[in-house]
Amino acid sequence: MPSMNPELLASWSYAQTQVHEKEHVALVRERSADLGVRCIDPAGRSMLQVICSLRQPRNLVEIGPGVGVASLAMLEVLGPESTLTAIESNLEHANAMRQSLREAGVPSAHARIINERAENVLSRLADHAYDLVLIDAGAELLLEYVADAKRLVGPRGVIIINNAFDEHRLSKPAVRRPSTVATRDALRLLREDPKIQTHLLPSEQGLFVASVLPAARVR
Ligand SMILES: C[S@@+](CC[C@H](N)C(=O)[O-])C[C@H]1O[C@@H](n2cnc3c(N)ncnc32)[C@H](O)[C@@H]1O
Repeated sequence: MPSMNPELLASWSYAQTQVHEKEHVALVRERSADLGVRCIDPAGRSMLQVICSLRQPRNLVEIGPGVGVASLAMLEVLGPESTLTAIESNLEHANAMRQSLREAGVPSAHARIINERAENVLSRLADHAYDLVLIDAGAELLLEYVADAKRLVGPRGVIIINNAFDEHRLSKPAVRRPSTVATRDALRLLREDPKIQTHLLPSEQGLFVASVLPAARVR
């Protein structure tokens, strides 16, 4: 296992700076900051776009979209046949996200914002009807969200958890905060599933990617 020597740290930092965001992204980031919403970091956003451009998911669910930095990143690289269902509990954030989508010219038919708590909505969404579920809504209910996400995605579906480092507490075994324990348990639930291939990508916040294998390829 590599230790974090200065050269490795320099290479990691260099990789984080190789992402160049356009001006419209900065505006949505500013809107998030004004409302005190932590949004996905630039490397995580960029990885999300690569995953979406490779997989081209048609039906997406986002749990905790905030003001829409990650939502717009995904929609930007997807065709008009893709539809996002975004579940946001905070009305102010949901309204700010609506504004971000309007400004980006996203037709309302391509993004449905549900202003409710995700735990009250997910059970109403159909099994195996989605290709990608992105989770970034705090860790306390993460295990519940992951269990729902596994039910929602079909074969070859993708489940992504942002802030998987739990503010850099994940790697510290002595930390037993509820959010850290929930994150560890949720990542383990996905990692130990023989039908799922996973990887924890080292963006700034940690982007955990889980891909459901085709039926014949169970590990
Ligand atoms: C960290 S922000 C998400 C940022 C977003 N991924 C981005 O890149 O812009 C988390 C969001 O989850 C929302 N949230 C928290 N608990 C929630 C819940 N139980 N159901 C739905 N949304 C929730 C918060 O209101 C907040 O807007």
